[in-house]
Amino acid sequence: MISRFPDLFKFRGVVSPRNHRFFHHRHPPPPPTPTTTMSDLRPPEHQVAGHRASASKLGPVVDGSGLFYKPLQAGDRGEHEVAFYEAFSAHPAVPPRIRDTFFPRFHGTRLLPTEARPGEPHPHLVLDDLLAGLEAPSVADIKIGAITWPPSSPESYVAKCLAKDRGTTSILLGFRVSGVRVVAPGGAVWSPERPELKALDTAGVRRVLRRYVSSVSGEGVDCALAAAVYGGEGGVLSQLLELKAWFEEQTLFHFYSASILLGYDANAVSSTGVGGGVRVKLVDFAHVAEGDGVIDHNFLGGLCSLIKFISDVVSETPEKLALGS
Ligand SMILES: O=P(O)(O)O[C@@H]1[C@@H](OP(=O)(O)O)[C@H](OP(=O)(O)O)[C@H](O)[C@H](OP(=O)(O)O)[C@H]1OP(=O)(O)O
Ligand SMILES: Nc1ncnc2c1ncn2[C@@H]1O[C@H](COP(=O)(O)OP(=O)(O)O)[C@@H](O)[C@H]1O
Repeated sequence: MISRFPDLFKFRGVVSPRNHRFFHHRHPPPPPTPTTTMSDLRPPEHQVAGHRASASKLGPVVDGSGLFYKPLQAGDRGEHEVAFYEAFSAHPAVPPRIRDTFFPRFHGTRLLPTEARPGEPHPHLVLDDLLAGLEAPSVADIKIGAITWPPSSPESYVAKCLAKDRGTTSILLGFRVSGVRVVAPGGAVWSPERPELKALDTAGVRRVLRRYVSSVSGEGVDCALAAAVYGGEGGVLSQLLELKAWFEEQTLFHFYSASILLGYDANAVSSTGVGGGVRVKLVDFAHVAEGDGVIDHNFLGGLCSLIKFISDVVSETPEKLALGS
């Protein structure tokens, strides 16, 4: 049967991973302007997980314009992620509301200079910066799914991912917290190191989800922001439920290893809600597979589990602790 939808992986394996001309041909990005130099670009201050830009490694950068530049990853992953964004952005069966609410807008690719590879501009995905406009972003990256590897992966990659899925809460809970930063009143930032997050058990995950909506310094937990951030109209829960309704139906894509990124402005929480809104977005599509008419039960299961954990935080939070009550 000929699919009437774009072939998500039509580009897979067609080009060598470092063949930058391919990207020029497919959708010519604006060439790097003479004014785009390394000094215009910096690693995002609020990045909580994933590969980070350094003198020796590629990682995302921002330039303060409201855009987020993610370097195409090695192997076929980078082009795979581009192919996903192209297919997803134009897909007639993706509801515009879902696309606009839960995904970063994709603006094509762009060659940019990098510190890690001087003199060799590297192609980057150009995305909306999901935290743009937030003065004091409190952010959480939650990797969804009990398994994080697409079934077509080579055995060595399956083994590597499976070890991480087993060693973290992924298999047990259907998700793991990959990164978190919480800004306390006064500006102090609480952001556990990666090994600490990887070692979390179920009780630890509950504590981090409570800490994410606490208005305290250090390790304290008061859940004072739970009602404003997690609950209510436009809060995390209602957005996750809307996302879940789509995942109960959509059979186009399977989102292995994708994360839900939560963000709110810690300086803008009040009894009436959160100024600038609470952001609930999906990121990281390097391992998306075609759905082939099958529900993404791996993502859906993890999403249901996350919803239950967050509902518990809201329902366990005494009324008197809810901000403004
Ligand atoms: O490259 P590594 O070994 O640091 O692993 C990356 C992970 O870092 P970790 O070491 O688990 O903190 C990294 O994990 P976080 O997002 O940082 O939790 C990702 O899983 C990344 O996979 P992807 O290709 O971006 O989806 C992982 O990359 P791959 O395993 O896919 O190469
Ligand atoms: N569009 C975006 N806007 C703002 N921050 C983002 C965006 N995409 C990703 N991030 C930040 O970068 C981190 C890593 O992104 P991700 O796409 O998962 O990269 P990787 O493939 O290296 O894991 C996320 O945890 C988040 O902090």
